[in-house]
Amino acid sequence: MLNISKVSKLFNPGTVDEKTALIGINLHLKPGDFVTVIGSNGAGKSTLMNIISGVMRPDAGNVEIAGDKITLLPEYKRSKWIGRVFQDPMAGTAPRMTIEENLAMAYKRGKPRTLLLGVTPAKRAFFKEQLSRLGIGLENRLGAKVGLLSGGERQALSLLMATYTKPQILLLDEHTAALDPARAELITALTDSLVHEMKLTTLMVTHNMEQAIRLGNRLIMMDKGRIILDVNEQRKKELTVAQLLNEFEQISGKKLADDRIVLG
Ligand SMILES: Nc1ncnc2c1ncn2[C@@H]1O[C@H](COP(=O)(O)OP(=O)(O)OP(=O)(O)O)[C@@H](O)[C@H]1O
Repeated sequence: MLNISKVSKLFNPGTVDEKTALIGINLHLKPGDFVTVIGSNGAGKSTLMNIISGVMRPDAGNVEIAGDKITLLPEYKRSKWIGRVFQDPMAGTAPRMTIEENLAMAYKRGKPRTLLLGVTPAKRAFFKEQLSRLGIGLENRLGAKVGLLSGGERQALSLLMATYTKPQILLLDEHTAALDPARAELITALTDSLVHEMKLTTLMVTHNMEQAIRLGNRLIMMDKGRIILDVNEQRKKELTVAQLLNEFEQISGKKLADDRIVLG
């Protein structure tokens, strides 16, 4: 489903600010894979997500989604294949628009302009049904401005909007990190059920080690622009946070330096 081969990225080459973000990354995701991504600060996790979503181009290598080479395709042209939720609850939604208007916008993504109709009663009923899946009462607040929602409510809405059109790839970029523990857990549970229900191929960056082990069917660990550990489903089931941290130390020769780390 997602095929990343030999992807490298260097920032500010030839200057004192030169930074190697990714070095020859190879990553292949099968349809329905749910992969959690952890790593030290500056390991290249966000750069990898930005290259997949088309925010930036790699210096070398290729990105393919469902067999299509998309390496050079601009972000807006690949948005119909990719859903993304960011850490910042303000990032995924339009605050001055209502819940209903935001959903209508997400619904139109990747569709021909001839289908750009307003919110019909049938669509409203569909939106309500979708929102009720979140289980937080947003289905009764269709006309509320999104800017008035709490961070957790906005992330739930962002998640729904990102998965609405059943993207080929779902990118979750520390999407629970800015929430308090109870809300983070709610969004985590929602994520897990949406990903499984819709069989979405998902890449999730997290600083929560327990979550990285518990969710998904594969875990990758990054350091200094490389994937240094790739844990399969079976091994992940038996893995503990202590073992994971120990493994990082063994491979990289240093402790995991992550200023936002949550152990569980
Ligand atoms: N736009 C940019 N310009 C220059 N350097 C950058 C840019 N984006 C990232 N970098 C550098 O590339 C490296 C990888 O950064 P990236 O943000 O991908 O890491 P990360 O794993 O997401 O880190 P963190 O967990 O701290 O958010 C770092 O050294 C970073 O300073």
